[in-house]
Amino acid sequence: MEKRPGRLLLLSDLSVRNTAYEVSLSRSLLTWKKRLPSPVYHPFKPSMCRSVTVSEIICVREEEEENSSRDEGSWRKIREGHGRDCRQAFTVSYVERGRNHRWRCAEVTFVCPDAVLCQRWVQCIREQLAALGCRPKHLLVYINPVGGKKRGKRIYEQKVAPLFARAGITTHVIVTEYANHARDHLRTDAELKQFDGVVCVGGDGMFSEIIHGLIWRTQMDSAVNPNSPEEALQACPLRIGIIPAGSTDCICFATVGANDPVTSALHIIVGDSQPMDVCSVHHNNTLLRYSVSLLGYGFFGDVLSDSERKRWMGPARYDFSGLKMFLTHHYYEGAVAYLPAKGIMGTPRDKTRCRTGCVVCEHNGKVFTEKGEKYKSAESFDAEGEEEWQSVRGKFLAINAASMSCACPRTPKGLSPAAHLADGTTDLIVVRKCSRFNFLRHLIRHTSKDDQFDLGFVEVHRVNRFRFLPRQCQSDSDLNLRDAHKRQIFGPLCRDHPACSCGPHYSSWNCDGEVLKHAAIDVRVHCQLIKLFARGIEETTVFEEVTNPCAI
Ligand SMILES: CCCCCCCCCCCCC/C=C/[C@@H](O)[C@H](COP(=O)(O)O)NC(=O)CCCCC
Ligand SMILES: Nc1ncnc2c1ncn2[C@@H]1O[C@H](COP(=O)(O)OP(=O)(O)O)[C@@H](O)[C@H]1O
Ligand SMILES: [Ca+2]
Repeated sequence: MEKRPGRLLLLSDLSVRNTAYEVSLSRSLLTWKKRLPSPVYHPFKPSMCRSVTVSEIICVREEEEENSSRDEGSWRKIREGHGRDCRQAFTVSYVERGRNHRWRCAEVTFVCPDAVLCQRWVQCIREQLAALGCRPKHLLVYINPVGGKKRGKRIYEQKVAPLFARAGITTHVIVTEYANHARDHLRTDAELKQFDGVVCVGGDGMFSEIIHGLIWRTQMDSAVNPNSPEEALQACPLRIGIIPAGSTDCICFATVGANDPVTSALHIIVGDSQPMDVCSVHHNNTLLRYSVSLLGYGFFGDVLSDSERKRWMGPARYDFSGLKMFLTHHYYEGAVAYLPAKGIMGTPRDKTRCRTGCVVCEHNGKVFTEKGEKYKSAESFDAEGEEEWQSVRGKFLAINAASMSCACPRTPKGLSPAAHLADGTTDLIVVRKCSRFNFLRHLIRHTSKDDQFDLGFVEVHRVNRFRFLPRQCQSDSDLNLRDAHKRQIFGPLCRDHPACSCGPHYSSWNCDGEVLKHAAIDVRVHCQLIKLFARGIEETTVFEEVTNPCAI
């Protein structure tokens, strides 16, 4: 019998797999509790009661006669046995959490005593889903068919498209035909107003294409000059979903906690939203690129350049080139100037991690977006704040900037484990020249619990902005720096090295997996410039509570 008490929208006795359940729906929760013969407390029977938050219901559908056998013979028997209307069962598809942050689409079929009640349930659940407001209805999908193991198209067709269809999401799918196809389409051709989001099927390089297209388009639409490093960029309105189908898939891993296409598709369907910082990389007032994960000069730059020539090896190219570059053991000379982030919560040596609903991101995001940017711009530095800039100079094996943890299967805790997705800062990691043995110790610590920064030759700073200048000949255009303060920091170092042919080694930057040929760069963090269909990595304890609160 149906009841409508207090906060509940519906409360009915329905059956699941031929067993009687008390099923209730509130604005936030769908719960089904097994009816016990006597009200005995069963502390060790959590399966007696299941709940799913309405925000994690994927869809609800009335069972058709021909579909019903797929679920349980029980409801067919009930129908046949009692001669009832065939439309008296409905199926709810919902998110179920598995191990290692993976999500699955689970289903439960409820059999109602009559068709009217069945329709009322279906309608009521649909109304609750429609009221959520954050779910995408129409998506623009770009598939890189050659990324990773070249499985992008198949992954999308087999694992993602059926889920989107089930959730009632319509799509416009473009399989890219050449590098930068997606970027250029987004820049000029795509009718973005039609869509509620963009989906990227590929790796970090493909994601990079998408953000370059979207950020550029947003700046053009808002008359912002992307070539000026001093301009405050306009945040992109469309959310981006990542279906991992690349080689490293670091951005997906660090924002979801797993590289799993189904999990990512479900985060898109439920309409998650995760803001993310973006670094702009400039050289002589020209925009070179944007970066959201790793900007690495030296070791990671060299690994990338070397691996690009070995794309035929697939993802294994990084292991091969990584070993080669470790053995090569090149060091580089230069200077890094940086603006330490001020007035923020958190440091790169924190033990706490950026997780779903991160308070550090919320606090620092407010500092940088609502109250205006707290750090000094290059102009104000000249006039008043010389001491704000710090510098490090000498010989380095690697200079890395991690705007997020850069967690990925190679290093599940990440390049900078305490970095934040949306706090308006990047962690600048400087690895000074050291022995091979010591560098190996540093690298190995990325894969263990030991602190990779707790070594004499490694320093890490949380910054809003930094510049790098390699040691090289003055005639090089990289040294054609106009600002006086830059000459102060870098001048003596460059003068040390006369124009000659015996220069030191030069590396290139690894910018989210794309090679940047310019060594001298000016990097600025733009707080929460883009949004993903993600929610950050969930704390493991949240899983049990949300999935099954009745079990406690
Ligand atoms: C002896 C044990 C050594 C362990 C070293 C662990 C350190 C690995 C850090 C990896 C950081 C990865 C940051 C992400 C970079 C990606 O954007 C980039 C491109 O990805 P994709 O487009 O999907 O191919 N990947 C890389 O640059 C690979 C770096 C691998 C270095 C070994
Ligand atoms: N159709 C295509 N043909 C060739 N290259 C492409 C195509 N579509 C995208 N790309 C490029 O492929 C590169 C690698 O893509 P990505 O999806 O990141 O795979 P991986 O992780 O294996 O590097 C990116 O630089 C992207 O610009
Ligand atoms: Ca950050």
